[in-house]
Amino acid sequence: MTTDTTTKDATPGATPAETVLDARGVTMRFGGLTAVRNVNLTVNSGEIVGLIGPNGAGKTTFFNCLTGLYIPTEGEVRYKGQVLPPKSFKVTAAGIARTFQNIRLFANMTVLENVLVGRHTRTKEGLWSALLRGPGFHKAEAASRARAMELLEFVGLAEKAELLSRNLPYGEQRKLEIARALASEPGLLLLDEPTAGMNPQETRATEELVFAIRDKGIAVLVIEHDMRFIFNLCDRVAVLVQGEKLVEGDSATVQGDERVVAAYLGEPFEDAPGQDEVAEVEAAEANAEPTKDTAPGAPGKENDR
Ligand SMILES: Nc1ncnc2c1ncn2[C@@H]1O[C@H](COP(=O)(O)OP(=O)(O)OP(=O)(O)O)[C@@H](O)[C@H]1O
Repeated sequence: MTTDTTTKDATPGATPAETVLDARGVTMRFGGLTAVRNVNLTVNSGEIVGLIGPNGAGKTTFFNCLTGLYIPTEGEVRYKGQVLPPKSFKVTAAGIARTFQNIRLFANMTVLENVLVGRHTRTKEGLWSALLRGPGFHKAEAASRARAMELLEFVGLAEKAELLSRNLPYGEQRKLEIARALASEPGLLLLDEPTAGMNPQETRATEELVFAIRDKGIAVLVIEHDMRFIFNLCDRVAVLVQGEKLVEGDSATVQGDERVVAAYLGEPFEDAPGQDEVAEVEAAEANAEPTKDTAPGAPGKENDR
């Protein structure tokens, strides 16, 4: 496997892994269609796990079962040993955050406000406190803003805090979604196609961002169709085909599995980037102007949802 990233290996002497996510026998039926069938999957602390498979394989449905959007027809999902309640906000409060395949930002709110919305499960100030706006409220609000700015700094959007989110270019909207998810202080982050629509340079930056998130002690489960991204990034990869887990293993095992090649990859995966792609990334990096604000009116394709 080819990767220039040095952060993939776990830190020597790190504390033993804890099972963060434990999904057992998860099945989801929609009428006569079984979208997910008897899937077991664990994610341990310190891990980045990939979930791949053809279109319609059940990946997003499985994510929805993990996050309380769907109540699985059968099976159980535990987070750090506790069975998760079947409500999204309770799952978020328990410690699982996610991003969506189709960007779901508040288009007419600023970048900072979008992150502040993500903090609501972690703020203790209630309705009365907010209405009365006493000293407790102002202190909590200042702390929330400081944390939100820290997260924007972390994803590289601090300078754009006051822009409307709809005025960010597509790749930055995806980063903002990640910052908003991190605002709930999760122990596990689920990313649904985080590089969809990105150019190779943005994809590479996202790879680095996911490593940095893992290095902060947050486990990551990621759905993605970009196989170079997945095989560079993940400690373990599970392959779903027609709702069932076909194979699970490290990148080399999955890439070399004939069933995965037949059902999904189509041909053995070539992990060395092609010359054209290397040239494209290098040219983009050479021309990058990090401080220049991007043109407004280039929103993500579905940011108004
Ligand atoms: N709410 C729903 N009601 C009925 N069928 C659904 C529903 N959600 C998903 N499905 C079906 O379940 C199957 C799995 O869909 P899902 O979106 O989970 O696949 P996926 O692996 O995420 O695909 P993609 O890679 O294209 O996003 C598909 O046949 C889909 O049409």
